[in-house]
Amino acid sequence: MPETLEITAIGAGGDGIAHTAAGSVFVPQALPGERVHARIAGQRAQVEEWLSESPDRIAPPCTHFPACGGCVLQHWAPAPYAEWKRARLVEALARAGFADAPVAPLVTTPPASRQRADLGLERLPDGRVQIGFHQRGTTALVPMRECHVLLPSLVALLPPLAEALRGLEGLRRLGSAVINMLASGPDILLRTDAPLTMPDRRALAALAQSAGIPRIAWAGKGARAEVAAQFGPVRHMLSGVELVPTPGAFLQASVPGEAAIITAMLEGLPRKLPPRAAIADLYAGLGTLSIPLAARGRVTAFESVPEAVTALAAAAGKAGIRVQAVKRDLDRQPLAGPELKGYAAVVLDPPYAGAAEQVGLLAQARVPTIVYVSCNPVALAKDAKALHAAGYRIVAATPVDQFLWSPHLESVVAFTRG
Ligand SMILES: C[S@@+](CC[C@H](N)C(=O)[O-])C[C@H]1O[C@@H](n2cnc3c(N)ncnc32)[C@H](O)[C@@H]1O
Repeated sequence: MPETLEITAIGAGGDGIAHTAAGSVFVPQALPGERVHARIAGQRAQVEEWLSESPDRIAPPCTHFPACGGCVLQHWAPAPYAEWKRARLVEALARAGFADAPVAPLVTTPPASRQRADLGLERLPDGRVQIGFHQRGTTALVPMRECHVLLPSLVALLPPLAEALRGLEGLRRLGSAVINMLASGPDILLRTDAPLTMPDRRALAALAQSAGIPRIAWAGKGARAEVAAQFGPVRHMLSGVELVPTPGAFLQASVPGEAAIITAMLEGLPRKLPPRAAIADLYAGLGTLSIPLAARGRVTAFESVPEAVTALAAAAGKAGIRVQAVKRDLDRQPLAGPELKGYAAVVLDPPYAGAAEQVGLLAQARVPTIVYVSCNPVALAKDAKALHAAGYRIVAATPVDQFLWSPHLESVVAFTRG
C-alpha cells in the first residue's frame, strides 16, 4: 500500500527524508516541502505520485537523470542546493565540536568542467561495448550519450573509444576507463578482464592516432599499468609547473575546483610566515597543493604512490621550486612526535576514509596551523574532533562544489592553536 509522506529535508546521500511512525525513510528525487504517495520498502521509499511539488523543483538538464548515478540533485534549484551543500560542512564541524565555525558560502564549479572520469565498460551480448557511469547503488551501466558535468572534449571521445573496444579481445565482459584530460590531451587507462593481444594493441594504437590521444595505458585486474599505445609526449600543468603524470594519476576533479581549493588553502595559512618556513603536504599526489605552497615556504610532500613521488620530484627539480617529494605510507608510518616539530603548517588532503591516526598525531605535536582538505564530511567530522579536543580553533572553512549535482562535498578547513 502506498503511503502519504511529507518530505522534510535532504539526507547526506541526496534523497528526500520523510519521518514515519516506524522511523525515517529515504525518498529518491523528492524535495523538501513535497507531499508524495510512495511505496515503502525498509528504509527506502519509491514515489508513485507527487501530491504537491516544491517551487524549487527544476527541469534536470540531462536526459540520463535520474537513471545515471553520477548526479542525484539536478532537479533542485541552485540556491537551496548550494545552501544544503554548505550546511553539510556546518553540520560536520558542529559534530566535531565547532558549533559556530566561520563557514563561507559554497564555491561552485561550472557544468561541463570535470577533467577526470572513471567510467565503466560493458560488452553486450551482440559484441558492442557500452561506456558510462553506473546506476546508483547497482553495477548496471547507463550508456552515456551526453553528460553535463564532464568536459565536452572528454564526452566526445566516448563513441570512438566504444567503437575501438568493440573488437578488443582483452575485454570479455567488464572493464573500466579512467580518462584524464591533460594539457597534452586525453590520457586513458583501461582496466579489462583479459590480457591484451597483439591485434588489440594495434587497434588501440590506431585509435590513439586517429583520435589524437597521446597515450593509452592498460592494466589487468590488480596489476600495474603498462603503456599500450603512445603517440606523443604526455604532460600536464599544475600551477604553472610542467609534470608527466602516470596513467590514471589522481587529479582534482576540475580545474575551477582545483583553483578554489588552492585559494582556500593559501588563505588558511598565517599571513606572516617566515620566508624559509617549513610546510608539510601530506597525501600530496602529484603535488597539486605542494607546488603552490612552495611560494610560501619550503615544502616536504609525503605520498605513498611511488610514481607520483617520482613525477613530482622530477618536475620540482626541473622548475627549481622548493618542494622535496618523499615516498611514505602515512597509514603505516604517520608523521609523529619530533619530526613534526619544525613545521609551521601542515596541509593534508587524505583519501575518502580520512586520516584519524595522522590527525591525532598532528594534534599531539601542537602543529601551529593545519589546513585539512577533505572529500568526505563524515571523515572530516571524526578527524576534526581530535583537533577540537586538543584546543584548536577554526579560522576559515570553505565548501567547494567539485562534484556538481552529486551529494559529494569537498571542503578546506584551516585550524590553528594560536
Ligand atoms: C585526495 S588525493 C589528494 C592528492 C593531492 N593532494 C591533490 O590535490 O592532487 C589523496 C592522495 O593520498 C594518497 N594516499 C592514499 N593513501 C595514502 C597513504 N596511506 N599514505 C600516503 N599517501 C596516501 C593517494 O595516492 C592520493 O595521491
